[in-house]
Amino acid sequence: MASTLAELLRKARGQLAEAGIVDAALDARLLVEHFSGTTRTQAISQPDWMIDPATVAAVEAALARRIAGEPVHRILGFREFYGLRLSLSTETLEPRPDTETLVEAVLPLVRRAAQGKGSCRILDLGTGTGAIALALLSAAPQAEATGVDISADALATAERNGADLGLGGRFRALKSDWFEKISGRYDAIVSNPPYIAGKEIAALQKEVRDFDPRRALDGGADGLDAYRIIAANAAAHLEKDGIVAVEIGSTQKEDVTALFERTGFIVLEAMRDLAGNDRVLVFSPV
Ligand SMILES: C[S@@+](CC[C@H](N)C(=O)[O-])C[C@H]1O[C@@H](n2cnc3c(N)ncnc32)[C@H](O)[C@@H]1O
Repeated sequence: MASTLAELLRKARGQLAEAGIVDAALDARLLVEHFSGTTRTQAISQPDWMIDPATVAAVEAALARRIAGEPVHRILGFREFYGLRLSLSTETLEPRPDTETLVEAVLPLVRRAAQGKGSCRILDLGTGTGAIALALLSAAPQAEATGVDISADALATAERNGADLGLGGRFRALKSDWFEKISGRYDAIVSNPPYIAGKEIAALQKEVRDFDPRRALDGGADGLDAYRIIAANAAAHLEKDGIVAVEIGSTQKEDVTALFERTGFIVLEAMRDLAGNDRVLVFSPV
């Protein structure tokens, strides 16, 4: 049945709230706007705008998916990260705002390297949608990045995101098991690796556990497997004055620091996210 825009928004909000969705109003607005092609301004200035039955049905199908637990950005098929619109696919993690802390920690170092040498080579291990690498490239025009992932699906999405953002010329997607296929040296090695301890995955929020790919979450028995590999191999792939920056789980600062210290690194910087949790460690070789 056709509906006015105001009525559709009201119904969508009501259905999501009744189902206990925390951000019911925001999710309703995002889904209605996306599937009806309307804007927030239109909802205010043209509340009686008629939405055709096919569009109403598409919104209703999207609401049913949200009520079943699918995260709103998976339904939309994209998420904003560092001001960039990134497409998602089955095997990509939804990039999180916390990861912007990593971009902000690394950007001054990337810019400094680029100014000093005229370029800066970045290696993003476990690139997913390409979020970290593409955010850095968007803010540092002289930088270039290689995004590594073990998932071909994620790499195809990262490559498409790079092209859509006009950054494809400076972004290379490479299928590799961490450093396996990496040769050469980089000015910055960055990573938001899987860092949830295997036994903790079952207790994650349904939205994360059932919709983010397991490979993007599972950090092995203690959550630290990927950090061990990065700490052991990074030095062989770093330029002189190069840095390694990793996102960490909020309780992992000491353990990850110890792993890197054991392989010849010191902490340059430790940063918290907006919620005040330990989130990023930047290392340099001693
Ligand atoms: C937590 S996600 C991070 C994605 C993205 N960098 C971000 O911050 O949104 C971790 C990524 O590591 C990738 N990954 C898991 N195991 C890997 C491996 N052995 N080698 C390379 N990448 C791997 C996953 O496919 C996933 O894309």
